[in-house]
Amino acid sequence: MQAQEKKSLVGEEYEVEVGPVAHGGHCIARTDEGQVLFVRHTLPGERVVARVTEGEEGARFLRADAVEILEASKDRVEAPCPFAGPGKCGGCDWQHAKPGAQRRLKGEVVAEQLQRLAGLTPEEAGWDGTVMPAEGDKVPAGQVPSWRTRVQYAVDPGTGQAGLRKHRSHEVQVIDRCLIAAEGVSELGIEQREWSGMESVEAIAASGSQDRQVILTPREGARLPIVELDRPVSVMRVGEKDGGVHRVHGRPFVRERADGRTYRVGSGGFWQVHPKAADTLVTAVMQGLLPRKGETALDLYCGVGLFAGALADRLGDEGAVLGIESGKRAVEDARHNLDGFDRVRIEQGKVEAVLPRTGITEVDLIVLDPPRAGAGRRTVAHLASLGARRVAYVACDPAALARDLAYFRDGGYRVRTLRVFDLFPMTHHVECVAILEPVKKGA
Ligand SMILES: C[S@@+](CC[C@H](N)C(=O)[O-])C[C@H]1O[C@@H](n2cnc3c(N)ncnc32)[C@H](O)[C@@H]1O
Repeated sequence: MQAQEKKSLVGEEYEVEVGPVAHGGHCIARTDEGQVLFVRHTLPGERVVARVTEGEEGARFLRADAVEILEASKDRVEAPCPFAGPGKCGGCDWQHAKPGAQRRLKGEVVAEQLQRLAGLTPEEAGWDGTVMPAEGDKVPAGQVPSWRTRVQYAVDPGTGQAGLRKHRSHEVQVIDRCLIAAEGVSELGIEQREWSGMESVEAIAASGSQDRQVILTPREGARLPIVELDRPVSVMRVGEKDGGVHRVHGRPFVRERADGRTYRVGSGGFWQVHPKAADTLVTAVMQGLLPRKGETALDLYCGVGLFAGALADRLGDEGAVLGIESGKRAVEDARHNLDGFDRVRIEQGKVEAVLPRTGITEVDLIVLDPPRAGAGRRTVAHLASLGARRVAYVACDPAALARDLAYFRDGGYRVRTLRVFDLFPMTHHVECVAILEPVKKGA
């Protein structure tokens, strides 16, 4: 017997009362029949017409866009970007919310994830519930923060024009300017020229130097264009066969600065996108760990060595830092960046594979800054067994953070403080720094 195809509900419209914000840049609503909707472009407390964009009859939930606002929230503003809104650019989630409201919504998401996945209240996590802007980030009221120092433009295959992908789609929203792109990126004028044959064009404007870079990803068999932009740039390309990033001309890296030190960041390597993010995070981590001269430390998922460098400076000649990073080029950069420190070692490989091989059985301090998936139960259990007096967990996903905090609790650690930063204004993304310490025996 053939399974009956479920009826698609895409295009159906429901008038709904919008409930709380959820993780992912949408709010939760229910149809009169009780069907759960994840609605974008709305705010809690609004009454809207929600049009289904994904989902079928009987699905656990449907995705929808608010296409008409019947009763608006007091937190609503006219989206400053003409490309934000239903069916348009998928880059920003909260263009239609006041900046203070955006931070409040992100705080509610972090609180909900901590409660649901780790059973922690804000008080138990040592968090006052606020979401702070990046340190020193002063954007005049009414202006859009232009913070993205790296923008990956998608190219419309028909016209060769640059744009950004629509939400959960391969379709390209052609734009003439991205309002949240840093000035250095906008100055390159990527949107003003044609990129026929390219799949995507990534523009990088270092905030720690004048370095500018463009990374081209050609479609199969396409020839690379001669890149003539409004400023000198180095050009890289993504290899069709190996997916690696290769030099076309200019330096194969950009130079960034944080904590008074210059870091070389090779193409394809990780560096925080907000110009104030690296310093904000280093400050939060160091204030939480309070490193002492002569201590030993781990910097896990260390990228080009941001926290390892900051730790090495503070631990002095008697201290020692081991960084672990899976990216080959990032490891080369980290070794180059921290060349002046005899007692810093960087190992290449996955933390879960390298850490057990090191044979380390104790350490004073740990920083971990994993990718979105988090560190996971096994790695956290291993870390908890090393007896560090403090652990700094830097997290770009509150759900993964909450899961890992629960594993740390199983390993005998408690959260001492949590700080939450809005390093991605206008989007739903948020960055957390949790400082953990062992639960005292008998406490
Ligand atoms: C969020 S970035 C943090 C980088 C660095 N801490 C910084 O702030 O610049 C995560 C890093 O982890 C690396 N990575 C991802 N999975 C890994 C794994 N299983 N083991 C080691 N490194 C990993 C990525 O290549 C990336 O450089």
